[in-house]
Amino acid sequence: MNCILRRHLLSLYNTSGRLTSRAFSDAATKEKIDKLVKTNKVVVFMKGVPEAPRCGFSNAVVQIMRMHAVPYESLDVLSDENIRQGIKDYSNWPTIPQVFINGEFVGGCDIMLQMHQSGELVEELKKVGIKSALLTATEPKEEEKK
Ligand SMILES: N[C@@H](CCC(=O)N[C@@H](CS)C(=O)NCC(=O)O)C(=O)O
Repeated sequence: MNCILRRHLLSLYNTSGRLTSRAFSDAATKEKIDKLVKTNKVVVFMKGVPEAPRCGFSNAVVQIMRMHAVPYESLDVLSDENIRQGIKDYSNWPTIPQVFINGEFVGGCDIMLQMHQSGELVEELKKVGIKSALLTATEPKEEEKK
């Protein structure tokens, strides 16, 4: 076999091999993400963990969640390169953090901050049966109602 033909066949093999394994890996990652966002009311894809965020943007989202006392599932994208890329493909959003509510992508840090400041986050949480702690904090106490 001549050298050029051999190199060509080798590159074809490598390309198809890469495509096959990448397609498999993407399908598995997509399924994992899909399951996670559909079985939890709130999911935060972040860098680091809520107790120790490894990026200021992720930390800001954690602080917002904490203020509202939102129970959520989190996933550290730094521990899984497939998820780090996979979540960007899944939501068509280029950065981390990413917040999902009721299976829907809601936004990253800037959007969450905006929703927190406008009161929209309280409303979105209410829609999925989560009562924000900020709402409770501003409600008049029983004795004040009398
Ligand atoms: N403006 C963005 C800030 C987030 C951001 O810029 N994230 C960067 C740095 S942490 C990122 O995810 N880069 C791609 C990557 O690290 O995979 C937001 O609102 O969430």
